[in-house]
Amino acid sequence: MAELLRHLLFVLNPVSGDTDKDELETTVRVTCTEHGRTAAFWHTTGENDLQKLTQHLAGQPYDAVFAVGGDGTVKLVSEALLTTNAILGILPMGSGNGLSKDLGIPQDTDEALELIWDHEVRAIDTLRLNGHFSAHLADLGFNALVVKKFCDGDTRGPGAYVRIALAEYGDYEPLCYRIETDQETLETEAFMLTIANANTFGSNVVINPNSRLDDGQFEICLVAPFPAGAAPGLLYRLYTEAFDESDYTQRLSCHRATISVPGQEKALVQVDGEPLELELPITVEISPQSLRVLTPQQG
Ligand SMILES: Nc1ncnc2c1ncn2[C@@H]1O[C@H](COP(=O)(O)OP(=O)(O)OP(=O)(O)O)[C@@H](O)[C@H]1O
Repeated sequence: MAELLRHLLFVLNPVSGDTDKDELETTVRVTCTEHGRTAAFWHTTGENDLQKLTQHLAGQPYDAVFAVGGDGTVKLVSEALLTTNAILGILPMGSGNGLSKDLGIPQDTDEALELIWDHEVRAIDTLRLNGHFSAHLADLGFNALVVKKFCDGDTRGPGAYVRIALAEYGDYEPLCYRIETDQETLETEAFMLTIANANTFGSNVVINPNSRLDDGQFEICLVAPFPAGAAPGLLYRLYTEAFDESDYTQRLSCHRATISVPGQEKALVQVDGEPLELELPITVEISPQSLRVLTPQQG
């Protein structure tokens, strides 16, 4: 059932998705006023945003806080909301918007705004990797390297990501990972290792098909090193929700995991699109149904 959300905050990332958001505040304000809601705005700066937003939220009784940006902005707002009673809303405005797609949130702004008065509230799981918050997907290996180079570069958008991936693929040396979960232990070489609370990357690659965001467990999705000739078949499966049908893939479901790389003390990890260098081993913990999100009504 829909909750009455009167006081709304919109956390706006001015640079996400390389889109101009000048008109957006007016659109949001007008829509909210027409429906008897108040809208406040808070702009991210890229510097200490989590600390500043957490402080701002502590003094304000917002009913819902919308992340207006991409997955990085959703991560920021989600983490800041953990200490409040407010519900997360998402206006997808990034280059990928993975979590919003997994939740079935409309990508069109006007339709996404309708969730203010016509919605279902879902409580979803969240993860911590050595204490770092993740609501969507985190990984080690090839994709983490590409995300790091993408973030270090000054060109955004899917084209830049593909260019970097193609340039890095030839020289990439896969690592060996030791994975201990509450279910099993595995030591294996991998091209990439994804720690998945959700299903789909912003690029529409479905790394973790048919898994739920609120089932109290997460998946470790492994892509083994593969010859260049196998790339088209593998990519086809990744884009058609057929991850498990490749000879190069494997998935583990668990409630807790520790990941190490024998011989290494640190690893590059991307967490919801943000590159981080984490100490090894990495401990992954889940907080079941810890984040309330506005989603479209089901059925
Ligand atoms: N005012 C700002 N100036 C520069 N960088 C900013 C600013 N506000 C936020 N950022 C940076 O934006 C990044 C988050 O962007 P976000 O993920 O929301 O969009 P995106 O990268 O375009 O989309 P997606 O993650 O969906 O591909 C963070 O690294 C954050 O530090």
